[in-house]
Amino acid sequence: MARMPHVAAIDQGTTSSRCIVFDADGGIVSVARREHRQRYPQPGWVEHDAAEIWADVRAVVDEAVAGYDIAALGITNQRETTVVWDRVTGEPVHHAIVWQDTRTEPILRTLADRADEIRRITGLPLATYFAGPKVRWLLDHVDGLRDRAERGDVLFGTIDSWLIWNLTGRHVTDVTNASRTLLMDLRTLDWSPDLLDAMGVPRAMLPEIRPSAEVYGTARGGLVDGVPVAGALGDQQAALFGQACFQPGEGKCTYGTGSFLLVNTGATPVVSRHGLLTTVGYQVGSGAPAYALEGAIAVTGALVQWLRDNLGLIGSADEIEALAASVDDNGGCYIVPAFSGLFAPHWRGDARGVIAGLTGYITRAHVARAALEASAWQTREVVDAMNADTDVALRRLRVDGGMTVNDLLMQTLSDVLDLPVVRPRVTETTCLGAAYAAGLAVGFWPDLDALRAHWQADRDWQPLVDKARREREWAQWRKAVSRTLDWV
Ligand SMILES: Nc1ncnc2c1ncn2[C@@H]1O[C@H](COP(=O)(O)OP(=O)(O)O)[C@@H](O)[C@H]1O
Ligand SMILES: O=P(O)(O)OC[C@H](O)CO
Repeated sequence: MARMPHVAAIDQGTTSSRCIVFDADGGIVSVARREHRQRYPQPGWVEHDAAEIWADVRAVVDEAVAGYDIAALGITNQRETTVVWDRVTGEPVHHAIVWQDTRTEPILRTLADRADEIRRITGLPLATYFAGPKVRWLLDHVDGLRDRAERGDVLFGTIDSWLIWNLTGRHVTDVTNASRTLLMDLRTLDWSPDLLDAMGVPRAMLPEIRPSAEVYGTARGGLVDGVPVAGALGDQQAALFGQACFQPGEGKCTYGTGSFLLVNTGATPVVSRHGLLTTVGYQVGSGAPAYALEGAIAVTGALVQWLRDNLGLIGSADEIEALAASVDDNGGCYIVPAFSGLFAPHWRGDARGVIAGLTGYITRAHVARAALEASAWQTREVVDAMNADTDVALRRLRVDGGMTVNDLLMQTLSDVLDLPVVRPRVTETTCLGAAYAAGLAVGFWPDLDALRAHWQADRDWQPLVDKARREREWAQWRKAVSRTLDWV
């Protein structure tokens, strides 16, 4: 009997690498996952070993696809994380600098007088988050690297590019990932010569920018040998795509290590006046791109990990729900996890985390509750900014990601936002979005309408708290945020 074809996607995330195989209805048939090591060489610095990541990806792909006939392979990835490697040997010249890393603050200060122009071209504020300044740091700090880069002997890529190069030998990046570098012109969808000059990054080391859904090349080696590598999107854009947010005004928030709320704004970029990012949502083939506004929050699930790993308050992430539910409220305690400064809508690299409102009454349960609420309050900050920037008010929030198994968090979110929150049946929307892109590129799925038909709700939550309580606590949260500023 002929085997039914499937589509596979790699999700190379901040903490782990996954590969998931999907059937023609977008259902999950196989999953493999590996965690990689986080390296913190100095306070504020975060690194990954790109060679370890590639080895993990190879392993999870072979584990997940064994026994399946794979029509196409898609890639989605932690964005902004920066790799530079030798064109001949494929050896990374340094550990990858991760998106959360703040070491490029001094580089940004030298560009401060061009911040408005840079925002106009790229849609992004000057922040340590993005890839361009990380490349510049490597060029400044790795011996002889600038000369090698100018000769084209070393290559730069975000993780999508690193994986596609290893899989197919082609040096390309997709447009959603490129839009996170501070080097791409949002309107031309190409590298901006002015910004390459300003950032001091040689053109010779950069990948070619391609659409999110097209055949980039053919995978070599392992069980996917010969399979077309046919889609790539940054993980948050992939989740937008996987949640079928194809119409302007449709949006989602993904709750993982950090949280990222993206709303599709259609064919023209909307430049934010309230601290949101303008980014490319996706581009299918040579069609027009769909742009998105994004509220990027650096720390949400990472705070739960920190309570587990650094404080030992819980033994595993899922223990936080019962602990937080053992008290009725936060007892007046607020945690603002500004571990990498504050991202949207504040963009304050000088902020550091606080636990505010401590009294003798506060127990570990209140701290756990405050940690969950921090995700909800930070979401409210970006939803308010989104409402201020656009006419399209969100009527409900689609959610996904590892934290959304937490029903208490989902209810809190609905209470804090005063909006219905809806979780889809397939919460692995990041991988699903990359699979969709790859499947579209090879004709496995015909069009966006076919993909939209797959989306199904699992559960939704309605707001339950009264307005007076919501607004009282919101005022306390904002006061706690003000305490994080001007710290470094
Ligand atoms: N039950 C839970 N409640 C709250 N947070 C959780 C729960 N389970 C996992 N998490 C958090 O979710 C994150 C993992 O989600 P995931 O989507 O896999 O993240 P990423 O893609 O960023 O690696 C971790 O930061 C973890 O602390
Ligand atoms: O790997 P995640 O899910 O933490 O996502 C990271 C984001 O892409 C950073 O911009």
